[in-house]
Amino acid sequence: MSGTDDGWLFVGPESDDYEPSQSYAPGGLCPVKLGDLIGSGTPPRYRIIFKLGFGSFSTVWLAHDSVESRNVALKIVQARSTARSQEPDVLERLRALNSTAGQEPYVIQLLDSFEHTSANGIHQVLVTELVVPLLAPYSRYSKFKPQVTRDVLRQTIEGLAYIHSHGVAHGDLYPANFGITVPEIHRFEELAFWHQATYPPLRPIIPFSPHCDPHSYPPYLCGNLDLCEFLGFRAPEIIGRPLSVRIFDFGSAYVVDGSAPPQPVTPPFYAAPEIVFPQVALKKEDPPWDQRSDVWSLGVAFHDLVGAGGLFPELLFDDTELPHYMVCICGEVPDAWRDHIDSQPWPLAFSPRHDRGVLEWKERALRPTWRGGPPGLVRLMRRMLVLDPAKRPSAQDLLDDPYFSCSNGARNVVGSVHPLMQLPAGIPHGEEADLQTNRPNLLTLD
Ligand SMILES: Nc1ncnc2c1ncn2[C@@H]1O[C@H](COP(=O)(O)OP(=O)(O)OP(=O)(O)O)[C@@H](O)[C@H]1O
Repeated sequence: MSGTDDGWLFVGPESDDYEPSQSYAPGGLCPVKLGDLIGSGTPPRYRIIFKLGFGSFSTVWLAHDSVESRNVALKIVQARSTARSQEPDVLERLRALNSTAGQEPYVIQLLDSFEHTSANGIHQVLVTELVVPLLAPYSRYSKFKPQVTRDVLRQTIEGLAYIHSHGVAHGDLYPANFGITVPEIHRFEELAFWHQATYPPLRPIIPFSPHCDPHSYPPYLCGNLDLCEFLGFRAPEIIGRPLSVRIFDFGSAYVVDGSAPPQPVTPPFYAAPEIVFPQVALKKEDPPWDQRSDVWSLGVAFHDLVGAGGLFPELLFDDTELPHYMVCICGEVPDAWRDHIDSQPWPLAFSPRHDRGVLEWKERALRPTWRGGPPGLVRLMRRMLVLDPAKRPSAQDLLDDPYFSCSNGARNVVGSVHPLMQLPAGIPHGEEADLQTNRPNLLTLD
């Protein structure tokens, strides 16, 4: 199949695996070819093997480090973001060298960093450990056992406490930014990765404009390597063994030192109320946020990490309904929110006709994991999902939570209502709601 993409001709299947061609322009992404050598030394130290992914600001590559004989990830930041990126400083702060000896930080480790010049400008290059996305082995091979889930959640909180103890707020904690390390990855050579690819994932790109500098774009785009699939075939012994979590993507992180935080970029469903409410109700684009906002995001991400899917069902809500949904989860309407909440129609998904369907669906999703899981998980999430950031415990406080010290299989799911739902008094649900199907606005608290 072929098509056009904003002034570019491409040949290949439609896929989310490819960065947009128009990002290759002055100030944009670094044009990279497989086999390129970059970094210091002669010949340069890192050989590009495959693409791992891309984000809003970068492409990320699997590369071989010829000095240490290991495989690493190279995050190559687009030129216009390089000067203002705090990511190298933040990662430098979080290097395990600065932590208590022997303590695993559960945070991606920076191995090297340098600048690389291309036709598009100067690019920051961050060399880090390779990680496999945490949810990939979960969905691919088996559901985590309750004990594994508990261990994974504890590691994410320990990682967050580590980040916060170094004065950093992450700002983009959602499931895609949790990974696991797999030391076996270092034993594979370049050809092994290519033998695994089931189709040639290279897509030629051709610009229509005669003014396009041929040095500013690569001859082809490269699809993403699925490391989880690769390891499943090549190192099946890793499946089912204890996981070691890494929190990564510090592209939006900042050092909390009294200066204004960067504009929040957390996906809306994971963003804390102190971000969502000003954005949705007050149309304020850059509300302040800090470490406490990370605790909320992690609480929401737990819902995904225990295998229950998103806490906020994306198909049923748009962002403007998030404050109502947060009120449902937390069971209170803050005074500052009351005018907004009362002035908006209650989201359709929560009308008496629909709430039961949503909640029962969610309970079904939770049942396999939470019914058999250790007690206290819902209680732990409730501690994290508190509307007022001042009342939210720190990540360090959460490490003492009883959930992490109990192991029997008590039930966590109560009744037919989602265990996190605490509808404020006055909001009917279940049978009571069915009796009141004509009530226009369910959240009239009087
Ligand atoms: N260390 C790593 N090991 C393996 N894959 C990685 C690694 N770092 C990043 N990736 C892959 O590259 C993708 C993009 O990385 P990242 O999210 O850090 O980039 P970004 O430009 O900051 O994106 P975002 O838009 O999320 O801010 C990730 O989703 C992941 O699939």
